[in-house]
Amino acid sequence: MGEEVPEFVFCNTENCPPVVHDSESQGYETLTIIGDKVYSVGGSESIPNMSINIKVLDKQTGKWLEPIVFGAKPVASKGHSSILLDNERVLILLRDSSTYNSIWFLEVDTPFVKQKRKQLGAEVVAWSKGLIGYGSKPIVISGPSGVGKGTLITKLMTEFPSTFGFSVSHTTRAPRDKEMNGVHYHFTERNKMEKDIQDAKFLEYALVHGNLYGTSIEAVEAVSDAGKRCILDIDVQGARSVRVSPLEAIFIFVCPPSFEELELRLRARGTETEEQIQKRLGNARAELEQAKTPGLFDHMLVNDELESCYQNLKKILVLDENDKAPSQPSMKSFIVPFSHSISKVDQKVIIHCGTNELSASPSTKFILDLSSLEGGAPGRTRGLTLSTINS
Ligand SMILES: Nc1nc2c(ncn2[C@@H]2O[C@H](COP(=O)(O)OP(=O)(O)O)[C@@H](O)[C@H]2O)c(=O)[nH]1
Ligand SMILES: Nc1ncnc2c1ncn2[C@@H]1O[C@H](COP(=O)(O)OP(=O)(O)O)[C@@H](O)[C@H]1O
Repeated sequence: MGEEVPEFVFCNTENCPPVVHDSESQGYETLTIIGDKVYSVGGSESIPNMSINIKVLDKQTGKWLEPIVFGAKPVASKGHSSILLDNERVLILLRDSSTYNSIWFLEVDTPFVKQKRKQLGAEVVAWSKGLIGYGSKPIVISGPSGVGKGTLITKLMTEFPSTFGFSVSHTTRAPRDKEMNGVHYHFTERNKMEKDIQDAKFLEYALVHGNLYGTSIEAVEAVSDAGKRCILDIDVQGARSVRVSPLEAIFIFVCPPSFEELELRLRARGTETEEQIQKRLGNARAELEQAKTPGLFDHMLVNDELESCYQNLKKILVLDENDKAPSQPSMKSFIVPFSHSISKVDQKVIIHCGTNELSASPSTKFILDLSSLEGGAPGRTRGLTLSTINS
């Protein structure tokens, strides 16, 4: 798979300040040297919706390789600039894009990348989109089948439609009457889901009641992209996986008032066969036991009388009337200027605006503070702050 060194090369290494490609050409590329490797990040405006392409030069063999790329990829825009942050990641700023889409991290040696490289025995990189601020924490709701998780979540989303969004899981189980593909679940084939698991598209997955269930990274990100707080309805195994993932969430376990009441609700719902009910009741005992694991759940909520349980849920989530108003993503509006250059001082990246911009005066500098980053691939990199200096 070796190739010639690409023709359009814009040097961007530790010793060489980043240079923004400013030609009329529709192809652009930056190079970043890290140890024995050179990472080429390139794109083209002329092909609509094309993702930015990554190649890696192994300096020892002199060969260009195409790495396996994890994470949602940025779509090529009108160019980008890049700067090496540390030996783990490169910051990529897309030109002429809004804040929400402009800040990306190319992870080349983070723990996630190392793990995948080891698993696959191949060159691996991962994309993670950068977010200003932290957003509100997602909510993981677990509990035995029939306890009322779905009922509580529906009440919450009906009362606060602009605050909450549901993470639509994938499952290999058959749809129930009235369940809609893409709304309640993404109903999928086992082979397809196993392939997607291999391709690291899932934040977590588990075998539950004999079927595969999983939360795709895309499902969670679609909710935060819509500026909403994500609700995950997942089993205890899934909650465990999310606990150790980069997604910082609030974990709530819903308990039945008694085992007998749980059985009554499950039967009254009338969606399962007798065999399935027996399996779910068996698993319920195990889940109730596992939920006691110290440090796994932040809150235990007994769903006895529905309305009072719902009020308690809202107290946990600290909701008031203001949450009923449509919420906007807490993004500062900022367009990475077409002409700019970037430099780095400690954990701060300084974006120096060019002289031909309408959006910012030539003396404007934006400071992107990366000192409190959280998360990263697989998923968003949160906790960035952005400020402006007018001199
Ligand atoms: N780990 C994991 N569990 C899930 C996911 N989606 C749903 N579940 C759990 O799978 C179990 C079965 O869900 P479902 O078939 O809808 O039945 P129900 O709980 O009886 O309504 C429940 O405990 C869900 O919380 C997922 O993406 N990951
Ligand atoms: N507090 C409650 N009291 C009585 N029935 C309830 C209560 N909460 C939920 N239910 C009913 O129990 C059944 C199971 O609830 P559901 O939300 O489907 O559970 P889960 O999503 O946890 O499997 C449904 O028929 C629902 O209407």
